[in-house]
Amino acid sequence: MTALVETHDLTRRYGSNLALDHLNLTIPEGAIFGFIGPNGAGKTTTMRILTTLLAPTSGEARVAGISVTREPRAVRRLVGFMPDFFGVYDNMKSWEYLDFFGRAYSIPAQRRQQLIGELLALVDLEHKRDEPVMSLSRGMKQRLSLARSMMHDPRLLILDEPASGLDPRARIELRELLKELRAMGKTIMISSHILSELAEMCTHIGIIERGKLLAAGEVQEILRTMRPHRIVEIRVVSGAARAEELLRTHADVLELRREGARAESDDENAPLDDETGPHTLLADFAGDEHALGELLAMLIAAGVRISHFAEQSGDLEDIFLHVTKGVV
Ligand SMILES: Nc1ncnc2c1ncn2[C@@H]1O[C@H](COP(=O)(O)OP(=O)(O)OP(=O)(O)O)[C@@H](O)[C@H]1O
Repeated sequence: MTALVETHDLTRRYGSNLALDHLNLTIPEGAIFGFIGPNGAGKTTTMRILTTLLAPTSGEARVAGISVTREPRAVRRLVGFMPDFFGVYDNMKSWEYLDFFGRAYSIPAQRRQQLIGELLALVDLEHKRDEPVMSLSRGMKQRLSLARSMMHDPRLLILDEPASGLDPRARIELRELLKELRAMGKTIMISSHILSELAEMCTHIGIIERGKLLAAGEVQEILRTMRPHRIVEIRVVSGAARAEELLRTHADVLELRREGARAESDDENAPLDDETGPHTLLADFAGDEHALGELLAMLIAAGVRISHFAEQSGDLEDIFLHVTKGVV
C-alpha cells in the first residue's frame, strides 16, 4: 500500500508547551487509521495540521505527496474534516446545511441537488431532509457533519472523536458507515479514547502520548507485538484434572487459571471434576504458533477431550495501558 499521509518530524509548540514532538506518522491509502491517545496527547493538533487549519512549528506533513504548508489549497481538496464539535447553523434544514457547504465548494446547482440526495442516503438521513438541524439527535448531527465533510469527494476523511457522546446503537451505525466509506475507496483517520471501539473498526492504529508516537502499524501486528505473551483459552469436556496437571508442568505455560475461579476459593487446589464441567482453563503461554500446535496434540494424546482451543484476541485497552504504562 502506498502512503496517503506522511509526517516527518512534525513538531508543534504552543508557547513553551510541546504539543507534537517529532511525530513520524504514515497512513496507507485505503486504511481506517485509529489515532489513540489520552486527553492532550496531540491528536487534534495533528489533525488540524493535516487539514491545513494549523501550521506546524517545524517538520513536514504531506497528503498524497503534497505539502500541507506549501500547497494548502491542493491539500484541502483532498481532505474532508469532521471536527469534534458540530458547527452552528441550527436554524437551517438538513439539506440547506449541505447546500450551504456545496456552494462554498462551488459545486454547480444541479450537481449539488443530486449530491445532497446521495449523501443524505449514505448517512441514512433522507427522512430528515427538511428537518431543522437543531432538531436532530447527536448521532444524526454527527452523520450530517460527516456528509458535509464529503461534499467535495475527498480522498482522506479526518474524523476527530466521532464516537464521543454517541449511544451504543449510534456507534454501531457509525462503524457500519465507516466500513461503507472504506469500500468506496476512502482513507479514514479517526481519533478516539474509546480503544475497544477502534479495534473493531480500524485496520491500522497509532498510539500517541505527549506528542510522541509510541506505537503504530496494522492492528493485528500491534496486538501481536505489544502483547507480552498469548492467553490460550481451553474448554475441556473430559479429562480436566489431567489437562490441568499437564499444563501446570509445561515449560511454556507461565501461569494457569480456571475461568470463573475466585482466588480465595477453598477448592482452588482440588482436582477438577468432569461431572461439574465442562471447565475452561486459561493458560498464559510463552511459546510460538508451532509450540501451541504441539500443546494441543499433547493434550489430545493424553486423552483430554477439548471442545474449544483458541488464543484470546486481547484488546486495545490492554495494549494501550501496556504501551503507556505509568506515563499517562
Ligand atoms: N490553542 C491552543 N493553545 C495552547 N495550547 C494548546 C492549544 N491547543 C492545544 N493545546 C495543548 O496542546 C496539547 C495537545 O492538545 P490536543 O488538543 O492536540 O490533544 P488531544 O489529543 O486532541 O486531546 P483531547 O483528547 O483532549 O482532545 C495539550 O497540552 C493542549 O493543552
